[in-house]
Amino acid sequence: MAKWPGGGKGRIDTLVHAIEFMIYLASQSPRRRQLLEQLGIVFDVLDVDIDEVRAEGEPELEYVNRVAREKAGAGFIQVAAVAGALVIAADTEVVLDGEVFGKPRDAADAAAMLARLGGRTHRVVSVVWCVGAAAEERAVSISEVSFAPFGPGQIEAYVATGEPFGKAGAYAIQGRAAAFVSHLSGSYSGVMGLPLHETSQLLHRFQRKWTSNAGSSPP
Ligand SMILES: Cc1cn([C@H]2C[C@H](O)[C@@H](COP(=O)(O)OP(=O)(O)OP(=O)(O)O)O2)c(=O)[nH]c1=O
Repeated sequence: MAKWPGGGKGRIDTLVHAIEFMIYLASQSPRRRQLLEQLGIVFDVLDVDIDEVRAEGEPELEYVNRVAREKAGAGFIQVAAVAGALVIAADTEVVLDGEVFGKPRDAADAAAMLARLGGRTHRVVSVVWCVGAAAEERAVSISEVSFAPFGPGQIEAYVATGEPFGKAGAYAIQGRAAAFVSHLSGSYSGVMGLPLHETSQLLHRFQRKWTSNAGSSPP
């Protein structure tokens, strides 16, 4: 197998046999790191910081897609000189009644989001982008999550744990909020921030596209 500069880092040879890519995850999310590791992928992490502001009238899915693409693009700029560089980035948002719930600003905002989610079904949209010099591909995961109604004091107690902060929709399905979820249809890992089945399929599609665009060697 060919070696590329910085070789040893970021190989996905368990998934992609013909080409050795340098894999980077453009994310500050510890959940995304943990999930990508679960696929057995070796990667380096890039720090990217994108403004997550939905334009007026911007459809929910287009917004999530745009932000994920901007994160991947910002990551790729950092490693564009690396042969075979492949940058993965994602965005996850909670959607209810046409509103996009990002991360809560403070405790009051977290409590307000949770109050809206209680006793109802919302969607969690995750979009993943894979960007390289010779190809780019994306995957979309949309899950439906139903919350049981909250009992008295339950929201305040949950917010006081600190778990809602830094999480879209002010909850973590992988944490104590698991107790609120009465039904999930879709991708558990997608709700957590990186849909693993879709990401694995995405890497295969990316490899095929790269091969048809650039041949079997990274440029
Ligand atoms: C709904 C939900 C979200 N989340 C997290 C995943 C994401 O980290 C976060 C959504 O915010 P994002 O903007 O998608 O990601 P991020 O800012 O945390 O990280 P990045 O650097 O990759 O942009 O919410 C959970 O951990 N569990 C959940 O159940």
